[in-house]
Amino acid sequence: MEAKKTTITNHTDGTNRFKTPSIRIINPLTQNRTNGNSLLSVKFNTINNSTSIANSTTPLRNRNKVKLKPGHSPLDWNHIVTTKGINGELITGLSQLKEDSAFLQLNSKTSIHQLNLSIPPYKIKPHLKINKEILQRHQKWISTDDKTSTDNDYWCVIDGTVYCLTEYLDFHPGGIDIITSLKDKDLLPWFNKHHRWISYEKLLQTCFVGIYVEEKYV
Ligand code: HEM
Repeated sequence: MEAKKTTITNHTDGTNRFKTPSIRIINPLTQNRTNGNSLLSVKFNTINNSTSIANSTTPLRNRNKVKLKPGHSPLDWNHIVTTKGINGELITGLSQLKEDSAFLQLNSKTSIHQLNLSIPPYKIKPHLKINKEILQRHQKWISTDDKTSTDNDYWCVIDGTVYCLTEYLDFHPGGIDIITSLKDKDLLPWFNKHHRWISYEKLLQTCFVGIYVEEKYV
C-alpha cells in the first residue's frame, strides 16, 4: 500500500533536479518496516483509537534519537530553509572556495562567475564540481555548544552529491557524531540503513554545494 504523504510547499526555482523543500509525514502503519519507528514521533493509541504527537518527554522505545536543542525541530528547519536557505545562506566556506586554486581549475568560468555573483550553489548551472582535495578543506567540525566558535564548515557526500551540513547537523535527530564520524565516506549506505524512506534531497535542497568528482573523472 502506498505511504500517506502530507507536503507543505514553499517555493520552486524551476529546475528539474531540485524540487520544493517540504516536510513529509509518513504514516508508519503503512510502511514496510521492521522496527516500528515513524518519520515523526506519531503515536497511535490503540485503546481509544486516537492519534497523538508524542511530546519530548515521551520515552521512545527502540529509538536512537538524540534530544535536539530548543528551536531545532523539523518545522524550525523548514523555516530556516525558506528564509536563509533559498538565499544560499546555509552554505559555509564559500569565500574560501572562491580563492581555492584546485576549485578554480576544476570548474568552468560560467559556474565560477555565478558563484561570484552570489547565486546560491543549488541554482548554479553547470553544477559546481568538488573533488576530494577540496572537500577535505571543508570538513571542520568543532561544536556549536561553543558560541564563540565560527570555524565550523562541514560538507559531506551523499550519493555523489556534495552537501553542506554545517547548519543541519544540530537538527539531525540521530545526532552529530554519527555523521561526522563518516566524513571520508559517501553517506548513502548509512543513510539508507537508518532511514531510507526520508528524502534527503528535499531536506537538504538548499544545502546543495555541487557534484563530487573523483580525481580520475576530471
Ligand atoms: C546527511 C543526511 C541525513 C539526513 C538529512 C538525516 C535525517 C534524519 C531524520 C529526518 C531523522 C528522523 C527520522 C525519524 O524520525 O524517523 C533521522 C534520524 C536518524 N538518523 Fe539521520 N539523516 C542523515 C544522515 C544520517 C546518517 C549518515 C546516519 C548514520 C550514520 C544517520 C543516522 C540516524 C539515526 C540513528 C537516526 C535515529 C533513528 C531512530 O532511531 O529513529 N543519519 N535522520
